[in-house]
Amino acid sequence: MEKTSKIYIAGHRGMVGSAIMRQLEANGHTNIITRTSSELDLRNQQAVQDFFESEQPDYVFLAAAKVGGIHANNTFRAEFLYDNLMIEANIIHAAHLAGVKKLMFLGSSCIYPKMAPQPLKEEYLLTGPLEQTNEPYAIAKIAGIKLCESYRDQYGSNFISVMPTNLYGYNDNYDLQNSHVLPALIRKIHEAKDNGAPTVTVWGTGSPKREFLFADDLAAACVYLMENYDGRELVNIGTGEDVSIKELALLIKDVIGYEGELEFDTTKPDGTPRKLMDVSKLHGLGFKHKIELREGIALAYADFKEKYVTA
Ligand SMILES: NC(=O)C1=CN([C@@H]2O[C@H](COP(=O)(O)OP(=O)(O)OC[C@H]3O[C@@H](n4cnc5c(N)ncnc54)[C@H](OP(=O)(O)O)[C@@H]3O)[C@@H](O)[C@H]2O)C=CC1
Ligand SMILES: C[C@H]1O[C@H](OP(=O)(O)OP(=O)(O)OC[C@H]2O[C@@H](n3cnc4c(=O)[nH]c(N)nc43)[C@H](O)[C@@H]2O)C(O)[C@@H](O)C1=O
Repeated sequence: MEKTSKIYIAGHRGMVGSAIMRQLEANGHTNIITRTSSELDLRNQQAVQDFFESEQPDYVFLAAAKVGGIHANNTFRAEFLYDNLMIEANIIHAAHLAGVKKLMFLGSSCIYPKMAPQPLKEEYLLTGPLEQTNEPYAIAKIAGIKLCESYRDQYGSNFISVMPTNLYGYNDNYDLQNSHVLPALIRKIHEAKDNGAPTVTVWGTGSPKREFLFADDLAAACVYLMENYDGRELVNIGTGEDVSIKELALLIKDVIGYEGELEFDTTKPDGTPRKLMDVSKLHGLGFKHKIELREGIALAYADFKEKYVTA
């Protein structure tokens, strides 16, 4: 990418899109274009085609999606499938029509089979049944990957797909029902400390394991791969290390300084037992994350306090 290349970030106000924007700006890119969802509803095919035809971006980061944690995925099953299929089909097809030089599609570690061997290698895709709570979202993401592969196979389009692990960071969603576990526990534990509550409720058994990557590390990886990777195969993006949900809750308790107890609500689903990424391909390509979990939680907590508690 040249510093003056026209780069469209779809989803620039989200946690990932905003981190990609910071990374590109830090690298000196000066021609970044964006639209909010109210300016351009990416589910609208004609609007997306008109936008690509008039703007003619050189590069596209596809970080717009309907996103949420285990409860949101399981509850809004229709929107997680429909919105995500429409957004990615519209953007990828319009990028093809407009002759975009390169596009990056963001998948997710939840697209791998629920009981796949660990760590998850890229080639395990489509080798077994999916986790039930996020099957619609995973099916949509798999369709996005297949769109990128198919436009590459048929038209030679340089469309690449990356698979981020569970993410957290600045501009995360702290909704108690619809967020992911890490921001949800930051908020719950912060509020319990503030209110002097003796316990905090953690969903599920606490035994599932998850890998967490700070969104700015993901953004750095995305920009790095946009500049250095042109392959057809997926690339996992993660840290290669995971913790149980109980260990995560204890770590967040420690960072926040809360001394109450954890209670586990086993009426809530655990989801996939484990989804640890094999990141050997990413490391082989020359990229490694920088921010470790405790440091990242402290950064996210400071952001939470500034934006949500103060507001
Ligand atoms: N968060 C995570 O743990 C993980 C995320 N990912 C992937 O990373 C990407 C970004 O996720 P994240 O940043 O967390 O999500 P966010 O919810 O923070 O941001 C999503 C963005 O998508 C935009 N968007 C959603 N629907 C539409 C629409 N109909 N039209 C236009 N824009 C729309 C929103 O725009 P606006 O703000 O303008 O409304 C928003 O900025 C997604 O592809 C997601 O699947 C992958 C693995 C894990
Ligand atoms: C990124 C990824 O995110 C989703 O998958 P997930 O990893 O299962 O998501 P999660 O972060 O919401 O939960 C992780 C674990 O944590 C437990 N848990 C405890 N207490 C809370 C809690 O308070 N909130 C939430 N949300 N979970 C909690 C929860 O029960 C589960 O065992 C996707 O749907 C999927 O589509 C996707 O891409």
